[in-house]
Amino acid sequence: MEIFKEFVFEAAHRLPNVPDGHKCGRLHGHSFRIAIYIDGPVDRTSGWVRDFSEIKEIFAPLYERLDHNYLNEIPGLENPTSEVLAVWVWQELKPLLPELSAVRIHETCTSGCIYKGPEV
Ligand SMILES: Nc1nc2c(c(=O)[nH]1)N=C([C@H](O)[C@H](O)COP(=O)(O)OP(=O)(O)OP(=O)(O)O)CN2
Ligand SMILES: [Zn+2]
Repeated sequence: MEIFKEFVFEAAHRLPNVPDGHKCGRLHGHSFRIAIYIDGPVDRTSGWVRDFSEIKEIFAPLYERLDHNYLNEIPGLENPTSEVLAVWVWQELKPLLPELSAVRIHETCTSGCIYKGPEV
């Protein structure tokens, strides 16, 4: 079964590679919503795949790096689109959370992306 834990963080960014005049080339901020998905069997005793609070603990150091920060200044996020951010989170988190199955980013209420890892 797949479960998820969602987080909200505030951050500023600008997209350096958009054409001149594109609104996203200007510095602006979002309340990003990010969901961390993990996939695994439901344990018979606990009744869960993994305690949500453990996902929160594992994600906490990454959350601190993102929340109330200027994303463009974080190594690897020089062009912080939703897509780049999802891949970055995946790469940071996968070694710590091997059951990771997807990273969903909502940059605004109406736009975002879902990354399920590199295609094999
Ligand atoms: N594929 C992507 N397209 C865009 C990204 C992105 O990360 N990936 N990012 C942006 C901007 O950062 C922008 O802040 C968000 O885009 P948009 O959905 O256009 O924002 P709006 O609030 O204006 O959305 P409306 O629903 O049209 O009001 C742009 N594109
Ligand atoms: Zn934006």
